[in-house]
Amino acid sequence: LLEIQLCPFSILLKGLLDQLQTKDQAKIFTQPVDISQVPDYPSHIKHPMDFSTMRQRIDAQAYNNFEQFENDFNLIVDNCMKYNSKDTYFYRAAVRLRDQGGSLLRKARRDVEMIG
Ligand SMILES: CCOC(=O)c1ccc2c(c1)NC(=O)[C@@H](C)N2
Repeated sequence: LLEIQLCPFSILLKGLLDQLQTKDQAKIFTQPVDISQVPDYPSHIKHPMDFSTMRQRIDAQAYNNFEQFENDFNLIVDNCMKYNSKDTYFYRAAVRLRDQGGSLLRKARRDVEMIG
């Protein structure tokens, strides 16, 4: 437990983010959706989120608890499943990210609870 106490919360979140990004092989969640490529995106999605923004938030110590980190991850998935129709590659990639990411998040939540 000593190494967990020495290992700040943000280092734990960075490790988790790295693991979650391995589930985005196509790198469609790595950066904000490019408005020049997808001009109508902002009219549909009011709270865009992506992994690079989450990384910035970790560095800014903007996550005060695990819940806030998990909420941003869920935003990535939910935005994608709202904007893209069910028969698209994007939609299916979001479902896979949700499912594969879910087990990583559950394990990380237990580790965070261990910190106390
Ligand atoms: C080269 C064109 O790029 C896109 O159209 C595009 C690129 C990335 C995207 C996306 C669209 N839509 C999305 O919902 C999120 C998941 N990512």
